[in-house]
Parts: sequence; structure tokens; C-alpha cells
Amino acid sequence: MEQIKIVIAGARGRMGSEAVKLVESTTEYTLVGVIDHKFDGKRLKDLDGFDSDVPIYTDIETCFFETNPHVLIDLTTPEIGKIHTKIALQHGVRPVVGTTGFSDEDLKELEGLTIEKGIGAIIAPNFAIGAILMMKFSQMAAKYFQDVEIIEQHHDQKLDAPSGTGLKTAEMISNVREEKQQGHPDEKELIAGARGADYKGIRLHSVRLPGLIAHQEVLFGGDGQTLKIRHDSYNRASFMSGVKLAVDNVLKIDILVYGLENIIE
Ligand SMILES: NC(=O)C1=CN([C@@H]2O[C@H](COP(=O)(O)OP(=O)(O)OC[C@H]3O[C@@H](n4cnc5c(N)ncnc54)[C@H](OP(=O)(O)O)[C@@H]3O)[C@@H](O)[C@H]2O)C=CC1
Ligand SMILES: O=C(O)C1=N[C@H](C(=O)O)C[C@H](O)C1
Repeated sequence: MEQIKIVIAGARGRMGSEAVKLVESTTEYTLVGVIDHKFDGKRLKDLDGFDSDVPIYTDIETCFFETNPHVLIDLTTPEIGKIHTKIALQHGVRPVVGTTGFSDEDLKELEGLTIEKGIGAIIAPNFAIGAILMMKFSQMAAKYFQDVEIIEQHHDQKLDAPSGTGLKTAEMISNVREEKQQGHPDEKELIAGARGADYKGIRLHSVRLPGLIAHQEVLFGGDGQTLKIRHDSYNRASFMSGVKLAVDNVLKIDILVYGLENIIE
């Protein structure tokens, strides 16, 4: 079997370091390099906590030119992730993007590039299979419950709010829910933000605390009843089976897939 050559951007990070372990422990994958904004010219194994003898590049184009990868796994920051994804597509490298914080315009532009280049890309706001099911189940429930609020909880080092998962859940729900402004029509926020962000009438609340990893509860309310759908990631290994699913699938598609719910049955 041909080896799938992979480059990881953000390899020193919380998710990136877990992705390095996944790639190194998967027989059909070969890690050929990593992209960082520091340590150019060093080897990954020169850094504490890594054994991989692969080069570190601060220039993505040099990395692609010298390592010729099939797939880029990006786990960086919202601003950098967009740039990396664009450059990858321009160089014929298939992106698997876990980085969150992309706007609708970014997604449209990247979709255009996949069409122009005829190669696939996967952007997945959440790789955890349980979180994908939580989103799917919430979409199912929204057909029956119009009133819904989303509470997402993350560690306090997270840069984007609401989370990619919270936003994707709101999008999926709004695709099936008749738009409704929830709460009392005359309600007033005594402190700005008290009612959370508003996505087409759906309220989204972001909690940030040390000790948390990634958690989300979707609350539905109806006449005399509530329904709560909850998912918890207790470590970053919880995301890795989804990263593998995305890498394996991105090689078979020639479009942009936004969300792993479009890949799993
Ligand atoms: N889809 C999913 O299932 C999941 C997605 N995420 C998302 O993944 C992203 C990363 O999260 P997390 O691992 O927690 O974040 P971290 O901050 O731990 O990791 C980000 C890494 O990217 C590095 N980095 C910053 N700028 C650059 C650059 N220009 N080039 C290359 N690397 C760079 C950082 O380096 P330095 O520290 O030196 O700045 C750091 O090592 C976030 O957008 C998060 O929302 C997270 C978990 C699950
Ligand atoms: O930053 C994180 O940690 C996570 N980010 C993703 C998101 O924004 O939804 C996925 C997961 O929730 C963890």
C-alpha cells in the first residue's frame, strides 16, 4: 500500500502533538514534516516530548516543495489556519483542518479553490464522533422543539468564541428550525451579553474555565418538558479517530466537506 505522506501544522500544540502520535502510530501514514512559526531548520525530535525525526519548517511553501505531502493536517489558529488551507489547495495538498474560527466567506473562498483545483478538503469543527452525533441528534430534535439554547464550555486558552462546534450546531439546527426569536419579546439585557450570542434567534453561551477541555450541552424546551443533549471530551485523544477518518476520506473526494457529519452515516 502506498504511504500517505502527511505534514502537520501546529504540531507542538495541544491537538497537534496528539496528531503527531496518531500519524506516527498509523502504519499507512508517514509524517514527512511539520510547520511551525519557530524552530526553522530544527528536527521535531530536538524539541522536548517528541521522538519524530522530521524537519520543522516555518515556510509552508518550502515545506511542500521539499516534502511533497498528500495531506496537510492544520491545528493552529483561526488566522493562520485559513492561510495554510489556501496555500495547501494551491499546491495540490489536501487539507484536513481542525482549526476553528473560519467565516462563511472563508469557507466559500476555500470551496471555490477546491473546485478550481479539483481536489478535496475537509474542515471539521469537531473530530470527536460523540460530538458529531450530538450535533446530528440536536438537528433531529430541533424538528420537534423550536426553542433551543446552546451552552459550550472550553478551557480558558481557547481563542475563538463561540466554539466552532457551537456555531456548527446552531447552523445545523437553523437548517431545519423555523426561525424564531426566543424568550420574552420585551426582555432586556441588564448586562450586555447576558442572553448570549444570537444566531438566527438561537442563543449561544460560551463558558471558559481552567480545568475544562471541550463540552457542549444543547437544551430544548417545550410545553412542560426539556430535552438535554450533551457531549464531553475529557482529553484530546477523543478527537483522533475523527482525524484519521478525515485523512482517509480527504483522499477520495474532490470537494470541500465542512463537518464530519457529512462523511459518517
Ligand atoms: N476540530 C476539532 O475537533 C478540534 C479543533 N480544535 C481547534 O484546533 C486549533 C488548535 O487548538 P489547540 O491545539 O488547543 O491550540 P494550541 O494553542 O495548543 O496549538 C496551536 C499551535 O499552533 C502553533 N502556531 C501558532 N502560529 C503558528 C504558525 N504561524 N504556524 C504554525 N504553527 C503555529 C502554536 O504555537 P505557539 O504556541 O508557539 O503559538 C501552537 O503550537 C484551534 O483552532 C482549536 O479550536 C481543538 C480541538 C479539537
Ligand atoms: O479549542 C478547542 O479545544 C476545541 N475547539 C473546537 C471547537 O471550537 O469547537 C472543537 C472542540 O470543541 C475543542
